[in-house]
Formats: sequence, structure tokens, C-alpha cells
Amino acid sequence: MKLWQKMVDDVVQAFEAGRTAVWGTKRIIRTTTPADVPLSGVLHWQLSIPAVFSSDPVSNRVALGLGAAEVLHGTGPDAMGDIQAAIRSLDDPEVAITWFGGFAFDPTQPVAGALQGWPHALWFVPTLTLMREAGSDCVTVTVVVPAQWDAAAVRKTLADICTELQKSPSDIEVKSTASQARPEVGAVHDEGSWRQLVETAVGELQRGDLHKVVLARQTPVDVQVSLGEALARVLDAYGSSHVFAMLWEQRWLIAASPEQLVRVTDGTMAVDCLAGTADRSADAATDEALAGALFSSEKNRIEHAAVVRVVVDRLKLVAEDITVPRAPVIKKLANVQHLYTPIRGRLQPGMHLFDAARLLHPTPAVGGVPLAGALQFIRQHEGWPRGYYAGAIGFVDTAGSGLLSVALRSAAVAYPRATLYAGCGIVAASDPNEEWRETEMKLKPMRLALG
Ligand SMILES: C=C(O[C@H]1C=CC=C(C(=O)O)[C@@H]1O)C(=O)O
Repeated sequence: MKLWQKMVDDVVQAFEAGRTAVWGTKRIIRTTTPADVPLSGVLHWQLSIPAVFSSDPVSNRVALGLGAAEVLHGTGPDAMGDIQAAIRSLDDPEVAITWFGGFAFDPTQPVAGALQGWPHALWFVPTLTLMREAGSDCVTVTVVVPAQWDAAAVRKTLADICTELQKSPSDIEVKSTASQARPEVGAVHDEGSWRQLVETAVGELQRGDLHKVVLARQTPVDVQVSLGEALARVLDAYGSSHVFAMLWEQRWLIAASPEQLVRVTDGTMAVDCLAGTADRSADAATDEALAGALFSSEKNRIEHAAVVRVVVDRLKLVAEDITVPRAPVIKKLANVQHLYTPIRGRLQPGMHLFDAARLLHPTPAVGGVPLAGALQFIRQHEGWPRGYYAGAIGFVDTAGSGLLSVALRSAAVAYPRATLYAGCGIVAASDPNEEWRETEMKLKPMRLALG
């Protein structure tokens, strides 16, 4: 509490001393204090303010955001472009801001199901951002206020957040009965209906209109653990993935994404092509045999090559010095192993992380080839709204560096219920039984986290 009081005083002092910057039509005040703070321990499923958690395995940066100093919503087919334009119009190069958020998979479809009510794009600057990197922690407070506000109003905004953070779950009123009831999530495929769905796709793929389509399914579970425990479990088993959780309107999206849609660090760009999957084994020799079989499987190589081809073609429009390894390597995760091709390059001058994301999403790792036909097939046959599953989640800063991960190995939580998601690439040679097994493997991270 002492730390909190100091942060509030710092912000009010900065405001009174005029250390603020213009932020659109408002003013922004930011103060940063070094502090050793518990990270995921602060979070719980029933928080009543927006929140975000992000653990990035590449930069080793863990961030926790609470409250929303500024929020951007995007709706409709160019939700990504709208958010990009809004961020650009607000960002002041003098003020280093990190935005957190995500994009739904298909902005032409309503976000129904477990995250019903979320817009197609949702980005925010937390009021309180706790950042842990390279062994040092700091807390940044960001307040955005109308130009005419006085110090008392600034102090009150911060006091309100403090009150929210001090509430225990039992103090929090669940806003609507909708979030208590199991939401209308659409089709929940069992093994039989999944097999039929895959057979329908294979029929279409064999006729030759489609080359690849990624089909997914959802499954409900009851949440058995606290959010802190869920995050700790996922970080322990899937620490090499981008572990991300975001709370909006009393619903969480949580993911352990193994796939970077695009990362930009000072103009250098990294894109992952991840497609083609095999099981893991505790026995080293069997595990290597599984990896070898995956590497030489024609069906998996076709599925993978479709992603690399499309990603490289689209990247040429925004990037230069693109390097593409000649063959994929094997990426091992705790539950599965994948064919993996890391693509690297530089963003062309003037291009932004979101320009690359707009071109790349959805890659054939989550959509298909040709894209329009695959999306049409998904909308017509999958039977449930994907919402944020297979969308893009992450963060971006004022300088344009950031990460958007593909929202895979993910779940939506309307506590105490959750919906888990998993999909797989279908090509003409796919076997429906194998594809069911693959979705079961891919459900493991979130089953481990929540069950
Ligand atoms: C669509 C998913 O995985 C994609 C990423 C890696 C491997 C995939 C595959 O082998 O089918 C998928 O393309 C998912 O995990 O829900």
C-alpha cells in the first residue's frame, strides 16, 4: 500500500508540475518506479477491471497490466487497420507506451460464444503496468485525463483503481447473469461429428477446389484452479510459448501460443511458420522416431509448405532481406512437436507491425489455401464462432516494436466455466481419426492449466 501511495503521489506531483503530454484531445501522465512486485499473484478470475498478463519467452519480459488508461475498440473487416490508425494518431514519440490487446479471427463474423460482447479488436494501455525484465521490476502508472481535469480528479481516478484491486472475488458483483450461465457457444463436436466434418473437408479437398483448410473444435470444461495457479502451470510446462491472458468484461482469453504471427524488434522481423504435428514420447528414442516420421511425412510437408509459400509471398509486400530456411526443423513442445520454419527479415521503412499482421493473418496455419474458399468452408461447416481463437494477441510499443502471437492453445473463461479450442490443418490425404487425436494433443496445455 505504501508503494501504491507513493505512485499516486508521484502521478499527482507530475500532473501539478505540468509534466504531462498531449494525447489526442486529452493529456497523459506517466510515472515509473522500480519495485519488486508479485506478478500473477495479483490476478484472479473475477477481477472487475480490465487486465492483461504476458510472458514473452524471446525477450524474457513479463508484463502485468491492470485497469485501462486508454481503450481502443475496432469492429468490422478492417478492425486491424482501424486500431493501427488510432494508435498512430495517439502515440507521442516522447512517451513510450506499450499497448496490449488482440484481434478476433474473423472480423466479418460476430464475436459470439464464450467471449460474446468483445469487439473484433480490443487494445488498451493499462493504468498500472508491472514489468519484469532482465532481473529488474518496475511499475508504471499511466493516467489519461481530459484537458480540464484538476489534481483531485486525477487522485480520485487512481483511488478507484486501488479500491478495485483490494476487492476479494466475493466482493465482486458478477455484472450480468449471462456470464454465469454457460454461454451459447455453438457446436461442440464429439469424435463422430468431428470425423464427419473432416470427411466433408477431405471430399472437397480431393475434388481440388481447396488445397488446405484448417478446422477446429471447442470443448467445455469447469475451471478447477485459481488464475495464478493456471498461469504458473502453463509457464512451467510451456515456458517457451508466449503465455498471454487478457480480461475484458469479466471474461478471460488465455493462451500458450507457440507461434509468432509477427514480431518486430527495432525493425527486424520474425515470423513463424508452424504446421504439421506429431505426438511426444517420454522415451527419447521413440520421441526421435516420431520427429523423424513427422519430418518425412508427405502429408505434413504439404500442409507445412502451404504456410511457408503464402507467408513469403505476402511478406514481400512489407519486408526486405527475407530469409527462408530451405527445409523445416522440428519444434518440440511439452505436448506435441511441429514442423517449424522461422522466417526473418526487415520491415520496409514506414511499415508497422500491424501492416505485416494485416497481410499475414490468417496464415494457412489457421485458415487455408486458397484463403477465400477456406474461410467460406470454415464459416459454413465448423458450426461455432471462433471469436478470438486463432486470432492475434500481444503488445506493441510507441516505437513499433512488438509481438502478435497466433491465439492457439487457448481458452475463453467465463469463470467458473471455460471453453478450450484446438484445430488442425486438413489436406486431401488427412485421416479423420488422426485429426481427432491431434486436436486432443493440442487441448493439453489448457486442460493442464484449468482442469
Ligand atoms: C490450428 C492449430 O495449430 C496450427 C499450428 C501448428 C500446427 C498445426 C497443424 O499441424 O495442423 C496447425 O496449423 C491449433 O493448435 O489449434
